[in-house]
Amino acid sequence: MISKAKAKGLSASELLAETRADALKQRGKENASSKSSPPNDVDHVVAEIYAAYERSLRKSNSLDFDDLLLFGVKLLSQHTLSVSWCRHVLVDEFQDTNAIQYELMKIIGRNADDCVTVVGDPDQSIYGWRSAEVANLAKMQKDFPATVNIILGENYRSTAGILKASLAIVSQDKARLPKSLHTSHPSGNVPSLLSFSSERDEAAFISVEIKRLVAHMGGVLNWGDFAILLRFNALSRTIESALQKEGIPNRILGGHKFFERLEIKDLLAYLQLVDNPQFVPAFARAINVPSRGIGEKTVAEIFVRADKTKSTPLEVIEKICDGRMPDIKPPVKRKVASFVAAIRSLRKLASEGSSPVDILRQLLTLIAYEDHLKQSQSDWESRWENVQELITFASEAVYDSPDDGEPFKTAERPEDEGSTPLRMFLQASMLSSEGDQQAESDNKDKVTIATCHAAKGLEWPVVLIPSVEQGTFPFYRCDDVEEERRLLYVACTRAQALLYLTSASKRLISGETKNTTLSTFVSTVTTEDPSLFDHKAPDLLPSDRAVVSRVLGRLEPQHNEVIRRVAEL
Ligand SMILES: Nc1ncnc2c1ncn2[C@@H]1O[C@H](COP(=O)(O)OP(=O)(O)OP(=O)(O)O)[C@@H](O)[C@H]1O
Repeated sequence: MISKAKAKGLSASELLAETRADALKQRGKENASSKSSPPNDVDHVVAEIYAAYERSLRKSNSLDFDDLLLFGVKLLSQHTLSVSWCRHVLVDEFQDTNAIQYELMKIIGRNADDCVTVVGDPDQSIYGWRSAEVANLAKMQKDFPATVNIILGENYRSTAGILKASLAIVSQDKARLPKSLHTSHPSGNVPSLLSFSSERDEAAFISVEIKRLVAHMGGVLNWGDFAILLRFNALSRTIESALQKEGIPNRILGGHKFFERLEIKDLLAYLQLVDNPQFVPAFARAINVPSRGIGEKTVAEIFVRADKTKSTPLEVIEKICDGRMPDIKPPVKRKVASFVAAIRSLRKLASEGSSPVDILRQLLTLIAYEDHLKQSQSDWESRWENVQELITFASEAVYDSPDDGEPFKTAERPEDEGSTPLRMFLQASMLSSEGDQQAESDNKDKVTIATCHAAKGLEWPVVLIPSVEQGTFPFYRCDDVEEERRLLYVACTRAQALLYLTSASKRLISGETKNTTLSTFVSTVTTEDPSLFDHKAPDLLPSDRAVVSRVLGRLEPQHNEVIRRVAEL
């Protein structure tokens, strides 16, 4: 809320004045209607916290991200000479600028008012949640009366088929500014709209299809030409695992792979420690998650003692907790008590053969992990979704070995003797996360997994969008359905030659199978015009190969090369 106020350029005192005025108005209305409803205390409290937060920022001589804009505007408006050199201003992605960014543009462009150029597309406005203001497009025309409006109606990126389907989706927004696009590219393959019985079948199809396309395109397409665009991060787990199974190198654009994410590593550290009390890295990670105020010095002391007594750090703190190390100060004993209690309770569950799902759920309760995320991570909702996805993984992992698809049955696998379901789960998670340790610079020949938001402004020859379902598009916790529609439009229009929209009729969510339905963004347009999508994957006939190559400006593959690669596949 503070960030939103800053995005509008409101200082703490202005926000306070605004909320006071609102409260007065509200009270006036209440008196008039003689119905009593409490004044909006939250806004008032936020304004006060805002003021205190600002004081604390200034005290530590710091600016936050929003301040960089606010102070930028303040600085440049007071010191106009500092921008007098500027003759030309160009702003890209203008539809996603907020009020304060607009002010900044106006100030910098003061001496360049004949030469301010903005490029934007209202159909691609997807940052409402970051206080973007589509209204800036209209404001621009008012503030700069000489503005010339140039419509860029030609799309040079996508085939006509992709453009037609994408426009049909975004055009359902009746409040949208009418706009049409054309392309001189050929129609190409009609985009594919495919439905699967589960998210695993969907992910398996995506990986196998990528391999098929690479082979059938005879060297025209490489791994780096594919992007899988997700509505939210947690969807990546099943996809990553399917790609790994097929040996397809992949990368997450601007983020971590599922098993490298902080919340996943935190929880696995606890479970590893339960399974293997000697595993020091897990101990070192888990001991202060959530923060127990156990300082570095104390942790170092625990390690020294473990070394001296030839025991593990976990054994040392168990002894501290049980009062078997009398020279330890009571505060330390208090601090480690909840940790030891949690580990003991989980250990009991594991030794009784409880399912990893139950152990994980118990762990989340014992350490109040959701609260910890809320308190420590601004993007806690997305991280909490990853936690739910880990529960889903746990519900599958005991029955699946990721390497060969064979069941992990203790009796049939002598090497797994003494294995608990928890250990099987941990083994499965290790197998899912290992490998692919190449440097980031080596990203060119990898399939990209990205969120739709992160894909903005980019393009790939082939784009696959999984989970095109209600609850995903529009996202179940979104505020603005129209923005969700535009987001799907942005994702679809990243594709140059081939586009796939897939969905699953059943999806495992937090370990439970839920029925899902196709996104209404797509089902409504297909009802109106069934020719927009094909319900099968493209055949990739020689004529299809020719179109794909032409759209990408690449040479057509040699027939022999196609035959060789397909045979190899
Ligand atoms: N005049 C042109 N002739 C040929 N190709 C072009 C031309 N203009 C752009 N392209 C190509 O079209 C593709 C899209 O261009 P660009 O990324 O600049 O569009 P954009 O409007 O920024 O797209 P978006 O806003 O959807 O991300 C790129 O591959 C670019 O090389």
